[in-house]
Amino acid sequence: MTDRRKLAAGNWKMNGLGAELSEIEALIASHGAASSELLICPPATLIERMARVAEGSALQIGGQDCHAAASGAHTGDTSAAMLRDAGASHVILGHSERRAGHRESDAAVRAKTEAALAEGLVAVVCVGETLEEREAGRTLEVIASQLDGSVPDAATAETVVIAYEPVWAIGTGKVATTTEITEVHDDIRARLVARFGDEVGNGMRVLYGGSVKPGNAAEIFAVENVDGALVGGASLKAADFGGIIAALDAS
Ligand SMILES: O=C[C@H](O)COP(=O)(O)O
Repeated sequence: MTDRRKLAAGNWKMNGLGAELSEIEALIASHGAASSELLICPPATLIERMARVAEGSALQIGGQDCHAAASGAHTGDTSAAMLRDAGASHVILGHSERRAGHRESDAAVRAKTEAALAEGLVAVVCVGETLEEREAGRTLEVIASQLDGSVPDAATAETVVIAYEPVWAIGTGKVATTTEITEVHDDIRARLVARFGDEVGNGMRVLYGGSVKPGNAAEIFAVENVDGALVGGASLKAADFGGIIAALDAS
């Protein structure tokens, strides 16, 4: 089996003011020596300050979105180069909240991912089905089409991370069962291997996201093709995210 480094990624979404930088200081102090890779994606307004706080530590900082264009007349948007310039090493792309709230298509997510890779950022590309799609028995078909449409051919094991986030499990407290997670993660792994070959397909990390908490993390991380988590609410507090990191380190 390919040795994939586990990744604990936090997505602060539209939460966080300067005062919350103390949570990052606490996280670095308590879990800076974790064996898992650590990433926090704060709102764009905090990237530069957070990157300064994290400088010299194992904690990496990422953005939550970027524009596909390098620069230009796109009011309110942020380019991959700007994220990099502010100190980000990663960017989340195609989160379901952007797919739904900003009508981002797979093609748009793919273009953004290509822009991120061109700037040397690691792209965390999100996929996931709605409750309606799951109940219609379309989960694997939806994930396959999102993967095909959103992940560029240039993806490598080092430059792209996939995050499986069932939309119905995000912020709801409803976690997918380990059987459901296993089915989707195994399918994603098989599709990555079929498309990118053994080395890249087996080397790419696949995270689970959706109501991951310290109390359910160990069970989720015991699933074979789960290489870490993309955590929303529980990443806002160092104590909670630290509990998830500890569970990932122990898995
Ligand atoms: O990006 C993170 C996910 O949307 C999960 O959010 P959550 O942990 O608050 O459910």
